[in-house]
Amino acid sequence: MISIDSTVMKTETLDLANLPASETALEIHNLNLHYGTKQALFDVSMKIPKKRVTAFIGPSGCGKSTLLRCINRMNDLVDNCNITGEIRLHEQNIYDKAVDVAALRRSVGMVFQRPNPFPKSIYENVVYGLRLQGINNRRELDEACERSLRGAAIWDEVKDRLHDNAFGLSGGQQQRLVIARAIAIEPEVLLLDEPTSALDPISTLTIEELITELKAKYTVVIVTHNMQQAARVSDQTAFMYMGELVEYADTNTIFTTPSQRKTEDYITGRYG
Ligand SMILES: Nc1ncnc2c1ncn2[C@@H]1O[C@H](COP(=O)(O)OP(=O)(O)OP(=O)(O)O)[C@@H](O)[C@H]1O
Repeated sequence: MISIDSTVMKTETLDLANLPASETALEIHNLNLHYGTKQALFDVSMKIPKKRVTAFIGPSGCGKSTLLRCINRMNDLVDNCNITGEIRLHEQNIYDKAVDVAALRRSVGMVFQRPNPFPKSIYENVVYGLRLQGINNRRELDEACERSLRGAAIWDEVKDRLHDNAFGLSGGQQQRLVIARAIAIEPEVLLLDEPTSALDPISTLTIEELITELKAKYTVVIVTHNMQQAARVSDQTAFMYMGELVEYADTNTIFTTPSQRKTEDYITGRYG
């Protein structure tokens, strides 16, 4: 079994199946997804609690990233991708025809595996989304820039070189800059798709500490290959296998007393 540091056991256990609406950020209902004829998600249902960290774990190809990408409709960009079921954010199905996808993606930000700053200054990277919204007031942008860089735990490292190109930062700094860019527009949900897999161990630790801080303000959903990382940063964990959600519970439960044999086999390293 994965050993869990007692310091991460910080939030009380939730009854995830009966989570009240006031504590639910997202509700996924009977979600099925096909890429062409290949089914990648099978009838996934779960409630993701507000202002906590939820991890999706499972072996390669089990559908973790696919499920994550459904939450801000990134799969809309994939040809032949067919989705049925619902994902409810504020009681509204994000797949309803009436939903403004650009607005959805402002509420549900995403950070990818490889840091992807734009070829611009640090400052312009952070305020990019605000400028897209038509905000050009210097004071407003300056304040948002500082607030976001502080929120992403990188302000002290970059405050004297805000107008330098973002490509001059290390990989770990670039990833925190990308997180600053994502939180500058004040989303509710942050989706992190293996955010540390391209980083060294020290940068990984810094990002993990940051993730723990982010949940004070945001609902965080993270896909990770790394079970120790899921154990360290998440409050609840969803174990997926071959497109199915096998088990979803508090992280402590998943890693110490899973109810499903498949979960136990995975976390004890029998496959994956
Ligand atoms: N754009 C796509 N077109 C067709 N099939 C896809 C596409 N994206 C993913 N798949 C397939 O869907 C299944 C789930 O993939 P997904 O990337 O969601 O898994 P994953 O659990 O995130 O894997 P990994 O841990 O390796 O990133 C896999 O069989 C994959 O090959």
